[in-house]
Amino acid sequence: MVPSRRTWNLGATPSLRGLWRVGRAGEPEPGMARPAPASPAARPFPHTGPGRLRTGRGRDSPAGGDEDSSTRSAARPALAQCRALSVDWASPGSPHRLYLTLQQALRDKGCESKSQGAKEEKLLKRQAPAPRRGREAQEAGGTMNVEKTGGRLFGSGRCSSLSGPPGAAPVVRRMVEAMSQLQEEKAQLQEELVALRERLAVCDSDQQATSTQLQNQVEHLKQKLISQAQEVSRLRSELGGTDLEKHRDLLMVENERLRQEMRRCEAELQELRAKPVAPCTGCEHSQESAQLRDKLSQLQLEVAENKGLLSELNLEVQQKTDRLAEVELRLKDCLAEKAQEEERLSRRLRDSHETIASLRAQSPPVKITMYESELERAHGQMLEEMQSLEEDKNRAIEEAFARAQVEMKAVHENLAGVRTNLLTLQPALRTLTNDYNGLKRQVRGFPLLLQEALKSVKAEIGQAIEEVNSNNQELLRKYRRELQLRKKCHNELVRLKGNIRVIARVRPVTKEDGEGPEATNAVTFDPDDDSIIHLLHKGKPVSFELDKVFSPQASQQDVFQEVQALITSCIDGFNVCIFAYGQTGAGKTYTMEGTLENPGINQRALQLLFSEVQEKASDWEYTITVSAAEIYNEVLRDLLGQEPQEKLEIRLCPNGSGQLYVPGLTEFQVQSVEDINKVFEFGHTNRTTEFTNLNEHSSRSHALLIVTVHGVDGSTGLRTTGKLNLVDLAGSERVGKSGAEGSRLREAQHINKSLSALGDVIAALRSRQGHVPFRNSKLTYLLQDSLSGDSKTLMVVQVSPVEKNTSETLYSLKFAERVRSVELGPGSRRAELGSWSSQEHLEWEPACQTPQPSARAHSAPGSGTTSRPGSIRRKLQTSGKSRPLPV
Ligand SMILES: Nc1ncnc2c1ncn2[C@@H]1O[C@H](COP(=O)(O)OP(=O)(O)OP(=O)(O)O)[C@@H](O)[C@H]1O
Repeated sequence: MVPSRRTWNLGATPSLRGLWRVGRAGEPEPGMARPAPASPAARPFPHTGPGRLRTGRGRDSPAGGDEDSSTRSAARPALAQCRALSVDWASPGSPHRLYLTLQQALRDKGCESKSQGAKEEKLLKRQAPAPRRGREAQEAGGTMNVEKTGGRLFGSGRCSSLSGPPGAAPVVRRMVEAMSQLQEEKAQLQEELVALRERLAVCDSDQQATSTQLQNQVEHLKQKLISQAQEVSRLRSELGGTDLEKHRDLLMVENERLRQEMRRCEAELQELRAKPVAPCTGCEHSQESAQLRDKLSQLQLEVAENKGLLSELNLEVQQKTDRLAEVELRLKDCLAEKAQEEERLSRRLRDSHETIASLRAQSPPVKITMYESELERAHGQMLEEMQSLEEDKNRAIEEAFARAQVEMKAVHENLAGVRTNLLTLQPALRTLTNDYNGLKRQVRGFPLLLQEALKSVKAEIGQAIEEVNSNNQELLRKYRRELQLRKKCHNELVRLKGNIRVIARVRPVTKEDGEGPEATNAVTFDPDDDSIIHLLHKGKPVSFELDKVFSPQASQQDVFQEVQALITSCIDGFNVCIFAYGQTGAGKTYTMEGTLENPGINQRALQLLFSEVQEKASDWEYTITVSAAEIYNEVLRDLLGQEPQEKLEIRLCPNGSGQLYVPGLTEFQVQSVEDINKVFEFGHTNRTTEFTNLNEHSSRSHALLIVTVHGVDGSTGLRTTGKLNLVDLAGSERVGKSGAEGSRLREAQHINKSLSALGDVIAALRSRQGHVPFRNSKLTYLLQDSLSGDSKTLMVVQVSPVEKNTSETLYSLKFAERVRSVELGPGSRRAELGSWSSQEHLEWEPACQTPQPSARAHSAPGSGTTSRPGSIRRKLQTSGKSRPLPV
């Protein structure tokens, strides 16, 4: 793989690491100049090779004298040092090592100067033998010596030619010798100076060459650094290592710093080169040497500093190298693993190929071809599917993109709208925030306020409850007082109106009345006074005044309104009796029971009771019970009992209250009008099974509907009981006068007796007699508690309007007027009562005792009967069906 190869190339790429390794271990990197071998002769050192030094020296003294050899021997260690340091020429600090070498050489030269002094001393010491040699030379030919020295001031021949006095000659000779010596020395020094200049020139050239080489090396290093940086960036991209990046940066910084150092060294070299070489005099030379020494020592110090820096850099680079080596190792490991994996996979591939080959060899070629074709087909299908899937995907992407764009547009629009709203809402929000903060403050204080409010409210409520309690007590007291007052007022009203009120109702002319003169209307009314009725009897008009007179046009409701107050007083605990009185067919049953469509007093009274009870249900609890009975021939029967034929007796309550009760009389508790209807149906069924001619029977019996209302006041515990007796009396016609006989006569006698007893009781009650003859008939005895005391009685006198019934009408109206006149005033009442009682009694008595045959025909049952559903006294013709018993 390419990365791994790159990684392997890393080690082969020339690097700073390789350079420094060369500098340390002397092992060259490929492509680099090999360092000088251990042998100086074999080491190719182009700049400061020993050959050049030797050559320079050899020019002065080719044969190599002692001084030359000593100089060579003194410069050799410096040269060796240079050679030893030459391995560092690759490093940026190498020029300083050259100066070090030169300094050493100069130091050696200093030694040579010292040795020169020693030579002078030697020369001085050799002064003694010198004259001897002079003498020898003089003896051997001193002129030759002078010639030999030539133009020299201190030539030995000259000295030998000077001959002075015997005392001064040796001194002069010595001086001459010394001068010649000095001249020689001077010449030598001049030679040496020239040599030094040459050496300096050589050094300059060497330095130039070194500088060039250094520049080349710097360039090389730059290239290496660039490649290294590229390598590091590549490594960083491969390894993602941040550390490598840091190392690269550090290396670049160091590189820059070294470059600067190099530039500085180059400048210094230039400076050295530019410095002019002064004329060589003794003093100037020494001064120059001293300056050179200072400069060199300064350079040495800098070189030492640079060395330290280089060692530090060396260490850092070594660390980085180690890290790179680690990375390389890891990469190697990875590569090795990858190679192993490849090897393993290739092995598997080979195995698979072998297996396929073996399988091919085993299976028939046809099958393989089939498989292959199948595989190709499947592959083609798969490609097609993939292509179609790709198309679908692209399509879906495009659609989604379009949708997304549309949605994005909408979202942007919404966003704009929202922004606008936001802008408009911001002030509102601020206001709301302020409000909210205000509310928060209020809410914080709310519990305290609430507690206080609750406390005050509790106190107020307690106070209010106390006030309400006291008010309730006061109201209750007032209510009781008002109740009593109302009762008192009612009693007073009843007293003023009369405990017994009498009203008349004239029925309309019916088909049953027939036609002709007998069926003509004989009753008229006063249009200005509804209590007056006029009857045309045998051609003479007779007028009667009653409490109220209802014409044939009066409705059931009109009549009921007149009796409504009495029924309401029953709820208040009064006993009430409402009688319907009149001859047969005058409309008694119609007024009391009515029809299904147009119910009479009974139904309406019960409806009123139920509605009143419901109205008072919040305060009062009422129980309404009903009983139905009839009195026929002074026999009391229970119309709601299981045994209608059973004769019932009226008895005093055993509790000593003086109240009467009928043992065995059935009572039904009713809660609705429907219950009442069921009760009536049941009673009617009893009557139809008992009597073959119900119409006749009903006309000859008193039918009583007894409604008892028990009430309990929930607040006061007051208990009331009121009894409402609704009585449909038997026909009042004077059967005795019509000559009835047998059972009809007996019926008439019982009817007359009971009606006479009713008149007696009423007369006794109104005249406040001590004895009221209730027991004279079953009817009055049964109604005793409803006729006495504060009880109220209403008698509805039913009148037939036709001519043929005027006699019975006259009789009924006379009876009604007399009953009513009893209560008009105590005085008159008593007087009239006495008159009425005696006359009527007298009139009735003979009738009872000697019934007239004509009466039988007059009281023929069944005349004028019509259908009255829901009636206890319902006529046979209208009661075609029987209903289930009330539950
Ligand atoms: N106010 C009235 N309006 C219309 N029809 C009436 C009225 N009063 C009575 N009638 C009719 O007159 C006829 C006789 O009435 P009803 O049977 O009530 O008389 P009665 O006095 O009850 O007779 P009985 O003594 O035989 O029971 C019935 O057909 C009845 O419908």
